[in-house]
Amino acid sequence: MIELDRFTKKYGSFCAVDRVSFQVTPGEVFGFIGRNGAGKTTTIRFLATLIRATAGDGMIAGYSVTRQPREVRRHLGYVPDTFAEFPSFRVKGFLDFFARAYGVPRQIRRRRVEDLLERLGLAAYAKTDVRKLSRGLKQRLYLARALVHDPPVLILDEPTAGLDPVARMEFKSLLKEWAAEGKAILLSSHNLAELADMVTHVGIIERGRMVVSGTLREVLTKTDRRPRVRVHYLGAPDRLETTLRNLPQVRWSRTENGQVILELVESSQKGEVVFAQVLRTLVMAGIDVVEYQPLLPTLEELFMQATAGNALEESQRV
Ligand SMILES: Nc1ncnc2c1ncn2[C@@H]1O[C@H](COP(=O)(O)OP(=O)(O)OP(=O)(O)O)[C@@H](O)[C@H]1O
Repeated sequence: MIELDRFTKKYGSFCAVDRVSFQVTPGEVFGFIGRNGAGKTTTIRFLATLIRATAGDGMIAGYSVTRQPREVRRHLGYVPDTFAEFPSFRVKGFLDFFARAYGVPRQIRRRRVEDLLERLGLAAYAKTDVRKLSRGLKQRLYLARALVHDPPVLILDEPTAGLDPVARMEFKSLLKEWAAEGKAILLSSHNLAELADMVTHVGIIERGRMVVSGTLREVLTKTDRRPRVRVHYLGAPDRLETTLRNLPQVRWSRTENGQVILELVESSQKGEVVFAQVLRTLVMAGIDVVEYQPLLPTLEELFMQATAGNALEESQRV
C-alpha cells in the first residue's frame, strides 16, 4: 500500500507541498488532482524516491521512502509525466532489459514480457525501435515497463495523456484488472470526467495543501450543490412546463438533448424524499416519465468548489 505522512517539500523559502498525508490500500485507485503547480508531481516524485522530503515520510509496501529507497523501487511501478530518451532498443528488448534489471527470473520474464506486449497493444511493435514510437505508444511502453516486475504499487503521473480514445478505454479496463489483482494505484490527471470513471478515491491538492480527500462518493456528496435530477419523458413539453411551474420543490429546469434537468430546493427532509415527491407529482399530472435519474455532482463541480476560495484569494491579490 501507499502511505504518505505529513510530506513537506520546500524550495528555499517556498513551500511547494505542506504536510500532505493520504493512504492508498490494495485494490484502491486514488486520483490525485490539482491545478498546475499545486504540488502533484513533487509529491509523486518523492514517493518514487526521486527527490528528498524537507519533512515527513512515505511508505510503499511497508518500506520507508526516505530510509529504504531501494526496497521501495523494487515494489513500485512508476510512470513519469515526461519520458527520458533511451539509446537504440527494440520494444521487446527494452522490456526484457528492465525485467532483467529488476531480477525477474528468465522463465517468468519471457512470459511476462509477451503478456505485457499483448495487453498493452504493443505486440505489433515488438521489433520497432523505441525512439521511433509515437507519444501514445511510448506511453504504453512506459506503462509496460512499470509492470515488468509485477509491483504491488503503481504510481502513474498523467497516464492517459497522449493515448487515443481506444487506448484510453483499454487503459481503464487494465486499471480495473490491476486493482482487482490487489495493486494499490495512485494516478494524477487533469481530465476530471475521465478520472471519475477510473478511481475509487480522490484527493484534491491546492497550493501544496490537501483540501479534500476520501472515497469518490463521499467527496462528491460533500459538495453543497443542490440536488438535481434528469427526467426523460414522452409527449409535448407544454404539459411538463405547466406542471413544473406549480412545483415549489423545483428551483429551475433546463432542456438538454431532449431531456429535462431539474434543480430541486434543498429541504430539511432527506434529499431522497424531495426526489420522490417530484416524481409522484409528475406522474400524477399525466406525464409519461420514462427515466428519472438523480444526478450526483461531478468531479469538475467538486474541484471548482474545493479550489474556489483560493482562486478568489489569488484574484484579489492581483
Ligand atoms: N526544482 C524546483 N525548484 C523550485 N520550485 C519548484 C521545483 N519543482 C517544482 N517547483 C514548484 O513547486 C510547485 C509545485 O510543482 P509541481 O510540479 O509539483 O506541480 P504540479 O501539481 O505537478 O503541476 P502540473 O499540473 O503543472 O504538473 C510549483 O510552484 C513549482 O513551480
